[in-house]
Amino acid sequence: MCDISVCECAGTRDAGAGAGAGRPAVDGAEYDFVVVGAGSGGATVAARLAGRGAERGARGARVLLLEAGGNPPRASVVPGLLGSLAYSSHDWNYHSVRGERAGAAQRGGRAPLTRGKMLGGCSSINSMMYTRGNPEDFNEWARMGCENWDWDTVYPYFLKSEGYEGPELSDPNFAAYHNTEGPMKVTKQRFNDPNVDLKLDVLLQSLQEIGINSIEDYNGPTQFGISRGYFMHSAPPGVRSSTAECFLRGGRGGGGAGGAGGSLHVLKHALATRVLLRGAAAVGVELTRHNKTLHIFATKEVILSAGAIGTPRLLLASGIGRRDDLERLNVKQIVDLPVGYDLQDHLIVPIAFTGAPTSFVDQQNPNPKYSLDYFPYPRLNGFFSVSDWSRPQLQLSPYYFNQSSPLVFKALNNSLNYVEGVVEPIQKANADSEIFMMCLILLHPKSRGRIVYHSVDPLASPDIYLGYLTHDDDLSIMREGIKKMLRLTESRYFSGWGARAVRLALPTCAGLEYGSDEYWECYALALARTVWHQAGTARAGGAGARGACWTRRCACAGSGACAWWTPARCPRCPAATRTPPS
Ligand SMILES: Cc1cc2nc3c(=O)[nH]c(=O)nc-3n(C[C@H](O)[C@H](O)[C@H](O)COP(=O)(O)OP(=O)(O)OC[C@H]3O[C@@H](n4cnc5c(N)ncnc54)[C@H](O)[C@@H]3O)c2cc1C
Repeated sequence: MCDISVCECAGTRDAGAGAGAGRPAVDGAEYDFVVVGAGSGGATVAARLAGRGAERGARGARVLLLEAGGNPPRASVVPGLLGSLAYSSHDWNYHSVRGERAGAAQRGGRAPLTRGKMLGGCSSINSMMYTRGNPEDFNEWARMGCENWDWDTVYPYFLKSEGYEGPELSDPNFAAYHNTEGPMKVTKQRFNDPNVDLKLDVLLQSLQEIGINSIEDYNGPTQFGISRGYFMHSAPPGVRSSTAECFLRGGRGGGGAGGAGGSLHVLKHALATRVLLRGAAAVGVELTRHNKTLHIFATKEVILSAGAIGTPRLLLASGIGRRDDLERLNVKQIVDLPVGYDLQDHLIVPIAFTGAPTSFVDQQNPNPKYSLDYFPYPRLNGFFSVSDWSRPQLQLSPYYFNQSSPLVFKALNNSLNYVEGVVEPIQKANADSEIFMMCLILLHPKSRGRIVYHSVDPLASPDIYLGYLTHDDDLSIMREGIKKMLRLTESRYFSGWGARAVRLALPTCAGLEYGSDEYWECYALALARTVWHQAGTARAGGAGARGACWTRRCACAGSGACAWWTPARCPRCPAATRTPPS
C-alpha cells in the first residue's frame, strides 16, 4: 500500500504526470468520460467506468477525474480524528445566510456548511455513518420518473460496494444482508470498555420501554428500531473508508479484475469552471489549473458530481438555469431548467438528559478509553415514526457522555456550532452527571431551501437559504419526536436516576410556557441545524417532472450533460446517509 499522502499509486495517477493511457491532460485532450468532482459520487463512478472492479473481460473506459482539492491529509483517515478538518483548507467553508426562521441557536446566526475539498470530497471529512435508506424511498424515486432507481435495482449496488467486517457475520440472518468483499469497509462501533457497553445497553432497554425496539440491523429486513451504529471505516486498525481510499488509492475500486483497456487519470487542484456545450450538448469541460485554462473533451459523457453546491454553479456558468438567475450572472441562457432550487437537507435537533449526580448504573464514573480506531463518540443509531406512516420519519442518534466529558464541548461547540445558551447548561449538567443526548434527524423534509449564486467563480460563496422547518408538517414531526423522547423520563432507569431534559437558555422561546407544544416547536426551530446532507439542487425526475432538472436516464434535458447519482440529483431525501447511495 502506498503512503497515505501520495495518491499517485498504480492506477490512480495524476493526469499531469502523463500516466494511464498515455494521454496527459493537456489543452484539447480527449477522454471517453470527464468526471467533475472526486467526492462520494465522482470517485466511485470514475473508478467504475475505468473498469476497476469490473467483471474480468469487461471493457473499461478512458476517464479523466477532475478535483479542485488535493490529497486527503492523514487526519482524514483516522476515524478518531473526526471533525479536525472542518474549517481548514480542506473545507469549502460555506455558510447559510443569517436570519432564517430556524437556527437561532447557531453561533453568529448562521450555520457553517462544511464540504470536503480533496479527493474523496465529503466522504473524506464526514461522520462515516452507514445507512442505506428505506426501500420505499427508492421506489418513490422510480415512481417520480427516475428509471432504474427502484430498490430492487439499486440494492445489488449497495452490496457490491460494501466490505462488512465484524463478528455479526456469524449470524446467517445478518450475513444475508451484507457483503464482505466490496471496497467500502463497514463495521459496527465497539468499545473495549464494559462500562460504556453497559450504558448503551441501558439506553437500548429504556428506548424499548417507550416503543423503540432494539434490532440487530437497520440495514437489514426493517429500518424501524435501534442498534449500535454502523460506520464506514475498517475494523481496527481503523481506516476511514472514503471513496478516495476505497475507489482511488492503489487502483482498488472493488477488488475486481479491472476492465481491459480502461484508464483513470486523476487531475488534482483542477477547478472546473464550466461545461463546454455544442448547441445544447455537453462535449467537454473548461478548467483552470496552476493559473492555466484548459479545455478537455469527452467523446461519451461529461459527468458532474461537484456536490450539491458545486454542481448547480457549473450548470449556471454553462448557461443552464432559469433566465433571471443567468441574467444576474451575466450568462446567456442555453437551456431553461430550475437549477439551484429545491434544496433539501437533513436537520438535527438534540435534547440532552441529565439526572442525579451519581450515575444510575455505575458510580465509578469511568473514563471510556476512546480509541482512534473508531468513530469517537459512543452512540446508537435507529429510526422511528410519530405517525403510522410505513417509513421512518425520524432518525434517532443518541450519544452517551460520561461525567465531565471533554467531548460535550467538542460536539456542541466545535461540531454543532451552538451558542453559549445551549452549550453552557449542558456542560454544567455534565459537571456532575453523565448525559444522554438524544439527537433527532428529520428524514423526509417537506421544507425546501434555495441557493442563490452571485458569481460563476467556483471559489465565491453563494447565498444558501436552508429553509428548515418552513413547512408546518416538518415542525409537527419534530415536536412529536421531542415529546416521545421526553417519555424516557418515565422509563425504569431514567426515572430511578431522576432524569430530566436539560433546560437551555433560548431567548427566542423566553415568553413561552416551558414544556408546552409551542415551547417545543420553538425549541426545535432554535436548535435545528444541518447534518450536512444537502441535496436536490439539480434534481432528477422524469422528463417534464415539476422542478426536475435531469431527465430520467441521466441526461440533462436537451443538453447531454450527465450526472451520476449524487445528492445534488436526489429528487427527494431518502432515509439514508449520503455516501452509501452515492
Ligand atoms: C461534516 C459532514 C458529515 C457528514 N456525515 C455523513 C455520514 O456520517 N454518512 C454519510 O453517508 N454522509 C455524510 N455526509 C454527507 C456526505 O458525505 C455527502 O452528502 C456526500 O459526500 C456528497 O457526495 P457528492 O459526490 O455529491 O459530493 P462531495 O462528496 O462533496 O464531492 C464533490 C467534490 O467535487 C469537488 N468540486 C466541487 N466543485 C468543483 C469544481 N468546480 N471543480 C473541481 N472539483 C470540484 C469538491 O472539492 C469535492 O471533492 C456528511 C457530510 C459532511 C460535510
